Amino acid sequence: MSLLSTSGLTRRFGGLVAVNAVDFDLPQGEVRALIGPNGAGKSTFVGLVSGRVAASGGRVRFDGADVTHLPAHRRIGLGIAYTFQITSVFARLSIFENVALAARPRLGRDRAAVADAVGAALERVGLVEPETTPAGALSYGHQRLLEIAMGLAQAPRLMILDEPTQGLAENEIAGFKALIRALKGQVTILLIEHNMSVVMETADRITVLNFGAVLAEGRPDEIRASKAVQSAYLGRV
Ligand SMILES: Nc1ncnc2c1ncn2[C@@H]1O[C@H](COP(=O)(O)OP(=O)(O)OP(=O)(O)O)[C@@H](O)[C@H]1O
Repeated sequence: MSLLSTSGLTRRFGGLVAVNAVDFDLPQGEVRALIGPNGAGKSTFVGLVSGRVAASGGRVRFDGADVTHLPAHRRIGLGIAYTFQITSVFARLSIFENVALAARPRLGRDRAAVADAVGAALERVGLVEPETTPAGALSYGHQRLLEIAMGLAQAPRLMILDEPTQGLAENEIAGFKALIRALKGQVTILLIEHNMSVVMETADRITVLNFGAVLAEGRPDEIRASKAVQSAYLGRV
């Protein structure tokens, strides 16, 4: 069964249809990349899924329940985690406190459980700095890893990653690919990504948006071979 599905999902901004009647299905455990040219509607689509953007029409279903009109915090409670395109860590708080903030809504005041969850999330992303280090002292790449650790600490069922490799160095991108492979099957992932090597090497399937609509969907090899995708991307795939 699909963990996430949308039907006829639409968002208008004035006269512009940013997301146009999108039918989308994401089975549990899949890593799905969402790609498309700038302005195709990718961020708006994941905003509609996470509840940060209100739908103009259509439906969003998560684990069988209609969540179309649920506020974002209620969707987080159901297991939808969203990590931002712009780095969202609290610079003055320690690494530990940042991840603990993400874990506490689920684990409450159980300090030992929170500490365990923080340690496990940091270990999974491979962040080895002392937990007392202020987040603002980390390199940009490590702050992005911290964000992913914050997402994992929520024990999400669906993790939405919005351009997670933007601004990362080559070796950090290699680390990110390995992380996604390690998470495969454990958490369902929806990944907005412009870096085609990340998309092709990590995604089970790819959905291509263009002008707010689904242009193509398939396995990486199918998308690479698609003439429609090649022309929308001017041969970048
Ligand atoms: N709050 C808003 N108000 C008005 N127009 C918006 C708003 N948010 C997005 N848009 C428009 O909706 C369209 C889709 O934007 P969106 O950011 O979803 O695309 P995207 O595929 O994520 O692009 P990028 O790859 O550049 O991040 C664009 O034309 C954008 O200008």
